[in-house]
Amino acid sequence: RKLLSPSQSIINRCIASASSSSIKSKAKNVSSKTQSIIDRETRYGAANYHPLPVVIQRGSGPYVWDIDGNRYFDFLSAYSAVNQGHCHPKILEALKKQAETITLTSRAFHNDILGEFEQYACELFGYEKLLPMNTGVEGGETAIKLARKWGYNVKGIPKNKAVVLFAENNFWGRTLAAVSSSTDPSCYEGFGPYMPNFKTIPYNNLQALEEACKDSNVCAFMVEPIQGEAGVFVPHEGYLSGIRDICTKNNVLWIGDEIQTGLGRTGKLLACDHENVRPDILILGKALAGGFYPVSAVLANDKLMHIFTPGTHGSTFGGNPLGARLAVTSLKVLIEEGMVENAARMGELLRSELKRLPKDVVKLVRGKGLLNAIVINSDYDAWELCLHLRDHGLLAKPTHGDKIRFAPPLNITKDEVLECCSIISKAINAMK
Ligand SMILES: Cc1ncc(COP(=O)(O)O)c(CNc2cccc(C(=O)O)c2)c1O
Repeated sequence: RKLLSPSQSIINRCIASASSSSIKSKAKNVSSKTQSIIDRETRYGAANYHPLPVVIQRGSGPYVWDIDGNRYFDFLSAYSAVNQGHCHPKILEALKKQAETITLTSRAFHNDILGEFEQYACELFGYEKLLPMNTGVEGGETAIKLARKWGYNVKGIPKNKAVVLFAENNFWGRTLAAVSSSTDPSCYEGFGPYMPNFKTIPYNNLQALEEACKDSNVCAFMVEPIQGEAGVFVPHEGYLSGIRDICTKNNVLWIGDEIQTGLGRTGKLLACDHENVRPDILILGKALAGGFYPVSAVLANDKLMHIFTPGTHGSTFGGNPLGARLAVTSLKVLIEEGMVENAARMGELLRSELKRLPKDVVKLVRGKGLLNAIVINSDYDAWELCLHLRDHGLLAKPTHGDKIRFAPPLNITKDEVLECCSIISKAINAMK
């Protein structure tokens, strides 16, 4: 490398700092403390997110506090990864105890909690086997590997010909396989070449599924019971049972991605419970460890899960004692504290209140349980409304432009829901 003269390197540093300051986002209405933290992230952090200008420092239950001590209702719940509320005391206690005992053994050896997690989850969700992973997208990758291998070994699909179906507007993560199934250019553009034999069909369209399943090389259909990232699209009543029937009839595996809709979020333990059906392969993640630790899981019955033999799949942290302990505790807290039933009741209340908001601003309200979204009239800007919500004490973020998701922790109370609806109303008036 050519050594730069001292003056040239100083000039380069000035240019570099000037350019980074030129991209400093001078947010409105933020303290100097907040701005300096945002500026440091802008200077040193990859710009793969565009966060709302607020710096959170503490959380408890449905609340978070920023670095200036302002309190907010968290209406995003970390994209449904904090269903049990922030820093739930029972899960925190389990974390402390396990963390000072042992955290990671690898799967080269057994540990004393994984089996308890597997049994508790299998019995709770009604499956015979569980494969533990870490992130949601790893759960999706695991499910697709399982389905493809089943396609070859059991359905008799010719080698490397297996087709996996996905719904348009799906979102199941950021790996190359996940973006290969995406219909959103911001997810896949520039990351090719893509995974072969991934095919998308319209969401909430049983005829399209029936038609696509006529291809004998189709091994699976992976779909969210409610499309979260797409903007909380709730399919028509009968869609889930229709998927079940069509997949069974065509010997196609149904992979149910309940990473965002599962664990009580929609007012039932699983969103599939609204139609009393079960996918062949169930994927869980996000709130599975209460927002304390990444734990995901793939559940299926023996005849399917036996396809994974030693050495055919795994992960360094998958099934570690800390994650397993947190997952068992988080599931028990969810059930024992009645959070699923509360999500159903509070979701009804929230939507009834949201439907009373000014129709010239909120043109649509949709959701199930505590997975909801409002669609903003194009005369107004969803981002600006989220800034006003922030200034009035509630944090939410737009998804795909004009939709704002409202997904608080599942243990939110009636009074807190009503307080939040009052905040939303005031923020809309402030925006107008
Ligand atoms: C339905 C669904 N399936 C899979 C994933 C992937 O989970 P992991 O992120 O743990 O790999 C999701 C993720 N959901 C989600 C929602 C919003 C933002 C982001 C983000 O990547 O910033 C992710 C999801 O919503």
